[in-house]
Amino acid sequence: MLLSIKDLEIERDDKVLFSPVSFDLNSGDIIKIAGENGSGKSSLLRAILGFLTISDGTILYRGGSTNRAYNQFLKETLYIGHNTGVKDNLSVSENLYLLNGSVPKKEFSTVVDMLQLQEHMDVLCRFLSEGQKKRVALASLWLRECTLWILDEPFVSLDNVAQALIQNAILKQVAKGGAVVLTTHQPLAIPNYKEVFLS
Ligand SMILES: Nc1ncnc2c1ncn2[C@@H]1O[C@H](COP(=O)(O)OP(=O)(O)OP(=O)(O)O)[C@@H](O)[C@H]1O
Repeated sequence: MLLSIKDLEIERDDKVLFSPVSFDLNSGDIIKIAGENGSGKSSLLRAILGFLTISDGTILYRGGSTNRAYNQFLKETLYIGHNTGVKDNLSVSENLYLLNGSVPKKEFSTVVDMLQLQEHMDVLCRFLSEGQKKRVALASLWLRECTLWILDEPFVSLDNVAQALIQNAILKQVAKGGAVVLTTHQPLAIPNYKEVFLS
């Protein structure tokens, strides 16, 4: 078992966000967290990552508390949230290196070409469109090796071509034994995913 969530509750401003939620995530699994605007999907992802305190329940990673082996958990986890981490005052290439560290040049250029960022490598990210910025952040899906992907609205701002690339990347991630938890308001063109609905 990679991730096990049991009877999890979160409060914000003294308000319980959703009924207790439980799910297990194994190697090869995709879980879509669904629910209305404000139901707590992003909060749940942030709680899994340890960025938000939970009010009840347990979160186990590989059978142990994420707190106890937090560094290992973060090392094995790729999180791309609403705030993508892309720095506006750095160029596309600087952001790619900052977000992904020392990746061989050939792999970088393959991903840069695929995401059509090649013309923008020296451009400061503040001059990019939202979709182009999102592409910079999502390059990590190909450049970093992480077992667990936690993706908050990965398809927002992307055109159909980029959305298809992300769906393929998710399928490859689970085919090689990884796992994915994501939120999205749109239907997923991916077979065999499980849905957890927050209410
Ligand atoms: N930083 C914050 N401080 C206090 N409350 C917050 C904060 N961020 C979000 N909330 C509240 O927590 C609740 C859940 O928000 P969250 O962003 O987790 O929902 P969501 O399901 O991801 O929504 P959406 O579908 O609109 O992205 C909302 O009522 C929101 O007002």
